[in-house]
Amino acid sequence: MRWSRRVEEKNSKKEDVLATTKKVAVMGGGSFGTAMATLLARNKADLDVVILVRSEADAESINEDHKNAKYLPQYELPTNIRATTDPAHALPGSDFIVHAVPVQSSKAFLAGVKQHISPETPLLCLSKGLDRETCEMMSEVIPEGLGRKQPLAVLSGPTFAVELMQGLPTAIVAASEDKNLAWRVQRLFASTHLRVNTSADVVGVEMSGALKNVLAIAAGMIEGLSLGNNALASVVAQGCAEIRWLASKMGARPETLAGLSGTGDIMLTCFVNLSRNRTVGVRLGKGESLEDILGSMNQVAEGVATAGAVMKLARRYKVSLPVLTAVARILEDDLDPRDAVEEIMNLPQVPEV
Ligand SMILES: NC(=O)C1=CN([C@@H]2O[C@H](COP(=O)(O)OP(=O)(O)OC[C@H]3O[C@@H](n4cnc5c(N)ncnc54)[C@H](O)[C@@H]3O)[C@@H](O)[C@H]2O)C=CC1
Ligand SMILES: O=C(CO)COP(=O)(O)O
Repeated sequence: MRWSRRVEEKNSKKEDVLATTKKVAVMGGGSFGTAMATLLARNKADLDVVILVRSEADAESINEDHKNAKYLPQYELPTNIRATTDPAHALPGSDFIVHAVPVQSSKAFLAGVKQHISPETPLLCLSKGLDRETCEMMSEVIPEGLGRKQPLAVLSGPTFAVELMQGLPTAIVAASEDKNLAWRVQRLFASTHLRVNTSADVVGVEMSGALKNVLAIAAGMIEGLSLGNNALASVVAQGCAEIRWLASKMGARPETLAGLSGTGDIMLTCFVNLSRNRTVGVRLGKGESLEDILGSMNQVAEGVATAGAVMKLARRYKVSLPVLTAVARILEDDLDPRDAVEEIMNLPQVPEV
């Protein structure tokens, strides 16, 4: 990530993406789907932005009151955002379709709406996580759910929904194997409020976004156990190394892990109490049960399910991940948070790698 580097436009005749884009659909009317829909709608006043929501009440709140009453009630939505529960209404004719459904629901959801998605329409995935059962990344879940390959970009970075809604400066990575699609996504979303770096490292961007949520649960637990800042910094640094060890084995590039979707999002999510995943960790550290914590939340904490996939990947790639796997064991109720700390502190002393 080098914003200082001037990148000359090699081809000034490149498509004006925003000018040629007429309709964008967003699947998933939660906090992030709504936030990214809002950024798009603010970029172009006559852009038709349609959010596919689950309930008529959600649709009415957006269409009648221009608010997402369930997830972002304090924010006014642009009037060129509308909502529907009907995929046959939301999806056909879209120039881009944004995916913001939680990872564990995505495969079945996509199978249910695929007949309304043209094979040529680029899917832009915002969801961060790994399929708990198959360990698949979203770039694998999406073609599985649709039953076909689909033009795809994944977007990930330090991007709390509420700060996007406030128009606060933010940066994200748009990664795709299709360089031109990554560039088009950059042009679609970029504004004076949002910088969009392009990347070809889909694995690196996805694994960073997925594993940082698991690490955030660990960071929250340190806070919940009142173990101090030394411990917090040490656990996050160890977790960064574990993410690097696993993601590199899966083909991720080091510069990706050190960039916005890696270090950037790790710092945001591990150190800031706006994070749902970090909050789960804090409450676990304070002794609440996972059942009570999840039962009290109306939003997803993707790290909870992704932690189970990390356990399987650690075995598959034969890589030791003491912090990330401890989170999974704690979430499975196989390990107490305090015992996890003692276990990690008593591991053999090792060289820094
Ligand atoms: N909220 C944030 O600040 C950020 C969230 N993300 C990611 O965005 C993705 C979406 O998360 P949020 O919008 O934050 O979650 P959320 O919990 O705020 O909303 C989830 C949305 O998905 C819908 N949904 C759940 N199950 C569904 C199903 N089976 N079929 C259809 N819709 C379903 C819910 O009704 C809700 O509208 C997650 O992977 C998250 O990690 C990424 C960056 C920032
Ligand atoms: O991914 C996010 C910020 O980049 C949101 O984090 P949480 O899901 O932990 O709230």
